[in-house]
Amino acid sequence: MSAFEELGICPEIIQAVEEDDWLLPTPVQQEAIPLILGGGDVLVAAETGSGKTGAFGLPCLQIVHETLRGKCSTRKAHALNLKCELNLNDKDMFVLVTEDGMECKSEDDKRWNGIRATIEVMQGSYMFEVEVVEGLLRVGWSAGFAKLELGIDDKSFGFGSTGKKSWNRKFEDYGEAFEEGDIIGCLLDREKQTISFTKNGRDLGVAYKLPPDMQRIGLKPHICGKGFMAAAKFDGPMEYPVEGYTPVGEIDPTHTPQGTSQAKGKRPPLCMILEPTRDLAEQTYKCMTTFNKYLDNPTVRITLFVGGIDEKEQFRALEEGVDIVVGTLQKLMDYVRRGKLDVTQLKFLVLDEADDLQKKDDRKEIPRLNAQIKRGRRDRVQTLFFSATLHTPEVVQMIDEITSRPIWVDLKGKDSVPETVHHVALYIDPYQDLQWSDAEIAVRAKAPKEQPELDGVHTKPTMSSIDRNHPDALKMSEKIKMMKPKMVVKLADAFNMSQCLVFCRTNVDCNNLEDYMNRLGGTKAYGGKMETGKENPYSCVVLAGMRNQDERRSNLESFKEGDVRFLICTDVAARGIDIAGLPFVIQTTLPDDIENYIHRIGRCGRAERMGLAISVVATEKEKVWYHKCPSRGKDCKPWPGNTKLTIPFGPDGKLRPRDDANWIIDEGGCSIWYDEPDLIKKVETRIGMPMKVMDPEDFSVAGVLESPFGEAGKKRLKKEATVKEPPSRRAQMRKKEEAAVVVYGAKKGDKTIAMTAKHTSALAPVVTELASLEKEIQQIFAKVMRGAQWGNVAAQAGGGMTQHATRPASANLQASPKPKASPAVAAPSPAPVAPTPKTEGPVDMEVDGDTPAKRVATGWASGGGKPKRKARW
Ligand SMILES: Nc1ncnc2c1ncn2[C@@H]1O[C@H](COP(=O)(O)OP(=O)(O)OP(=O)(O)O)[C@@H](O)[C@H]1O
Repeated sequence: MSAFEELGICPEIIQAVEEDDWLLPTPVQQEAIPLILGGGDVLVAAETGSGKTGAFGLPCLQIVHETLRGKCSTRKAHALNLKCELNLNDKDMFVLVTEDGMECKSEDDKRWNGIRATIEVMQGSYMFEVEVVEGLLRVGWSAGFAKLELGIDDKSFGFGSTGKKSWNRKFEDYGEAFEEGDIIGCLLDREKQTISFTKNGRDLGVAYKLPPDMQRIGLKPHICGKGFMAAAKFDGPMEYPVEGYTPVGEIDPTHTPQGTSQAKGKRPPLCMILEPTRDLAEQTYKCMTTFNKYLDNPTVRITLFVGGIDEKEQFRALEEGVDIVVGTLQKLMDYVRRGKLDVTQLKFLVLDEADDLQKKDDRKEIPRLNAQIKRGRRDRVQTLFFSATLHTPEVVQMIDEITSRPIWVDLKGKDSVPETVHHVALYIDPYQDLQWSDAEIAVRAKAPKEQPELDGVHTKPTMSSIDRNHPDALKMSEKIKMMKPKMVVKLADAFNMSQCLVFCRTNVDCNNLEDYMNRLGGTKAYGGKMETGKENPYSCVVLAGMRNQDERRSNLESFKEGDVRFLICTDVAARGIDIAGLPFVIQTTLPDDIENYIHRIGRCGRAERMGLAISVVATEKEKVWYHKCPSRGKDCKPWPGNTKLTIPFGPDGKLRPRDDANWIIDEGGCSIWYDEPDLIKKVETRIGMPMKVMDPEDFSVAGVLESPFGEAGKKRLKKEATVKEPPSRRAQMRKKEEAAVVVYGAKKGDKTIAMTAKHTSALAPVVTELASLEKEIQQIFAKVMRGAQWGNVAAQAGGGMTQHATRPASANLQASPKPKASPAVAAPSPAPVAPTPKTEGPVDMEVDGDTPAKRVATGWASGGGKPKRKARW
């Protein structure tokens, strides 16, 4: 029995994942899958790259499939339950209901407490009756997502004991007061879109004509009161029947949303997976379709809902029926609000990257969606939360609000960084870069094309206090902006990066870095066209919010396929994006949001492969754009672009000069001073350990990595190790050994690769020497041959070319009139290489024209090339 089978996963899904080399479940899958199959609300906090997508994807897919097949007895498809009764899942806490679901009461006489019934009426004319047993009461109809206090929002329509009708907090005289013993009839006519009431059979007239926005929304019977007791009657015969109105308990199923879907043969979704970004939604959608590939009879229909896709496609999918929807919160909520997406049958609500979803949910749509899904249902909806950072107070509060008795799967107990990710800070100090000043300015003037473009945030002087107190601040900030892209390029060279994800703060920064790298050779002219490709050391593409969806998709794909070396991105790629075997991440600025530090660096070192994440951190403050303007920076430019956003008066109360446009945000502008050393402290607090620091000269990291530049770095490391390192000699040796053989992009602890790298490194000088000796010999040989040939020709001509006249008899190769150049002469045979490690690094090395010997001699290997898509753990 396979390990996935033991977890309860069916053979068809196992077959699909095994094809992707998933032979064993990861620890998080091991824990979470049985809990989800068991029916609980589950909260999963596990490291980046630990296999969370499978942890929710496999069990959700399986249950959806079982539900569709109607085979699983405990999770059998929820048969339509059209019995009308008071709904235990749709009431205020203080309301108690009798077992038959017909009587309710609340002893709370301070506040209004409400309850709705299970049936939602879309069409036809229906009524129910309420007998007042005691207390103050309001009765009527409301939408499933309206507040439970009847009549205080515009989605509910009530009639109260004091003889008032109540809607949207407006209380108006209507009918007459009622009291204990009275029976109130509540009548809804969906043809005329009216609501009326009767008292003990007496018609009180039309109370409401439904507003247009409510005419297509289902309404449910609703009772609400203060210290009250009431008995409802939903089934016939009514005490006071009204002609033309049927008791709501006898509703025609096609007049309810559930019945309508069924009658039209629609399949409303059973599972909804919410993702914070389009790119992640697309990736999860692809994973789900892969898991689904062998399930049939019936097939599970999975649809993607994100912006930038033709809506007609999505409508057609909904018309035909869809079982699992994957999408962004905004898009899915848009469809729910427009009544296009029916959430009444959902069995699963999955919040992937839940903390990010919560943060982006300024309109509080998630709690509303959850309430809408749960109202009016008798079966459980499972809510699942997943993230590597699930411990923020806000997300914990949301969990409390929308789950019931959830189970935590929290393997590490805090937001942690996987052991496979080496993450380090590389400080750059603008004061130390003395070349800058006038010399650098001169260089820039001479070779403007080789300089990075700045983001325009400094183009005008500011009057903020930091500028006044530190006259150098702006200059240093500008210098930082010039140094960072240059540092990216330096790192790319030093580590001979085959692939790297580079995070920038803004869309503009991405554009500028792309442009800079392209100018340095990222694109080359092929047949008159500038093109990029992995053979170019700086080949790059961009994944950022301002690029259109098609471009984002194709750029991500080409990076995943290994067609380019650098993916320059904003935080849209911080979470979830899975690039198999990615060896390097660089952050050119730390993220605004500290949680994203963990997510960004977690793009490498996934699925047990090693990764190195370098954060380029400025020692001084850097001025950055921080758009609060309505266009979020689209129209925001230095003077005069964002002037309307600034405050025209300075702190002294005097009108500011017109060109003083670049005020910082606390003074009304659109920029802030970014304090990265302070952010590093926050990161350290968050991950509970100090950051390792990378040497800006030789890129070594004490105790973790040797310098890619070889001996000098090694000596320095040794010195540091003897001065600082208290651990035993053995531990030191082990660490050094690890550092010397770490191969980014390769599997953690893969001894073969480690040994290969070590041996190759040891053999490198000998191999290089052998190669040059061979070359020399071949050249001598060729020379001899050429001489022999000429000598021969001369002898035949009877000439006196004596030089080779007495060539050795063994040189009968002269038979060939033109000696064929040995391939080794034209191109010396490559140095023998140790067996190819699994990382595909050597493939890439060949492409680079960089010999393995050279690369290994540096003690580094990127393991790059085309990333291995199928991870084997
Ligand atoms: N059981 C498994 N066996 C082998 N590989 C696996 C297994 N489960 C997942 N993987 C691989 O591990 C990688 C990371 O998985 P996944 O993207 O689900 O991580 P995650 O935990 O969601 O990370 P993040 O927090 O960054 O979103 C993927 O390439 C996936 O194919």
